[in-house]
Amino acid sequence: TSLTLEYGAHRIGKRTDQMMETWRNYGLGQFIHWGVYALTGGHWDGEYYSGAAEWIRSWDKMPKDAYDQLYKSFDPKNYEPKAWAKQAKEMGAKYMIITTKHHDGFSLWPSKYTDYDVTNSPYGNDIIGPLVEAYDAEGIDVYLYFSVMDWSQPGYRVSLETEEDRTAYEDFKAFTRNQLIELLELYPSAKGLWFDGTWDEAWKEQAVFADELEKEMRAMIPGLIIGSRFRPDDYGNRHFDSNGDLMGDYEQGWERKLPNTYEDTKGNDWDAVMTVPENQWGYHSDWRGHVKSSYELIEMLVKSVSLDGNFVLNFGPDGQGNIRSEEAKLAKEIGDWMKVNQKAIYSCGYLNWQKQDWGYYTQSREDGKIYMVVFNQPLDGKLRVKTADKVILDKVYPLENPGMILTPELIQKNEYFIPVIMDQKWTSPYVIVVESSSTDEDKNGGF
Ligand SMILES: C[C@@H]1N[C@@H](c2cn(-c3ccccc3)nn2)[C@H](O)[C@@H]1O
Repeated sequence: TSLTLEYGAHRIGKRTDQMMETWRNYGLGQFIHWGVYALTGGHWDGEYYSGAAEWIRSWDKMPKDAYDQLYKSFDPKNYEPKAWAKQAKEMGAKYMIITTKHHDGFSLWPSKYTDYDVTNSPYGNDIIGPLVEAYDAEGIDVYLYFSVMDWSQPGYRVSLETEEDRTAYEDFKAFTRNQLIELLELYPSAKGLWFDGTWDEAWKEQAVFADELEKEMRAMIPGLIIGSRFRPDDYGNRHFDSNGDLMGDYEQGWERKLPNTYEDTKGNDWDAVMTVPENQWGYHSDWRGHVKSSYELIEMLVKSVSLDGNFVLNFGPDGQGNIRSEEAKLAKEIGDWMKVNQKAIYSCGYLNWQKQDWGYYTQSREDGKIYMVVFNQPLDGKLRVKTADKVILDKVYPLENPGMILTPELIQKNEYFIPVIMDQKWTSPYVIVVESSSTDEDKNGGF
């Protein structure tokens, strides 16, 4: 039985409009976490902060008033939005999500509703506007990250225990709405909002307010894309309402992790947002522990696309507006791979053939071409392929060398070995293209 919900999912199933089709076909995105936390580099008073750098204000060794004065030193001399956008273009990102305001409440745009914004820093100018323009100019769609949780706001509450809490929170709700309307008025080319900081009990009681605000924002920019992490339903559930139906336009729950199977995705649209180190979004000058390679990140990208999702890689510029060398190197390496293999990524998604050990299948939503993205080449050079029922393999060839036709060896019904080129020394993941057709009878013969 399902509950009657006023404020649960307003749509069952995927959005099919053009803006969502475009979103679904991005494949690769760039996250940018930037703010006054970048000035600390994850350290304070010479001490190393082992948490996520953008959370340093919550560290017991970080005096709150010292953090809250940092904006008076925010003057990023090396901020070059055009260079950032060019780098993202080279990497092959089709969209970018920028932190307009993180949990600390520092607003990177000139906000009428708070003095804790760039206009009151030495930098003085709008950070967001030039970034939106630069990315729009490169043809990369812009999405605005907004943290509802705002430690700088007197009305912010984790939970609503007293009448005073409730009165204060009404002011906070009005402030939150004002800033969001302001952002959409200032940056109407934004294609969506990426919400964060909505896990507090106080916010989870705001089903009515959040629903009205979401409707108001969607009316301002038709087709606006908002994920599952904004609205709580009648019972305070986000992501999936109390009947298990997806809230918002796509599932926004894959943070520093990926689904493993198509079943894990529940057949929804989704994005995965990923850090380069284990857990640093804002700039930390001392990355400890495992730092992901471009090989690992390319595999995560391909795995995401193979399961009908988008993969969003995070960049954390430093306090002066520099992109750190590790991130610049990853952008270049991923971009080099994308230049050769992008057909297996853009406008591609899930294919219902049985997953094999050598890697991932993706299928173009435009022409139906199937891509085998090989990460683990079998030592005998034979890629096992188990097609869906009644599928004929018409033409198989390496994406990099369409003239080299590969001849599948039939193992049994709907199962083949594709011989890959052994003399060609593959040093990075490569793509085999499969052009196939379906038949209404069993042409493979049987055993
Ligand atoms: C996209 C990422 N979401 C923010 C985050 C994650 N978390 C969090 C908090 C408690 C448990 C698990 C995750 N808190 N803030 C990170 O700071 C970054 O912005």
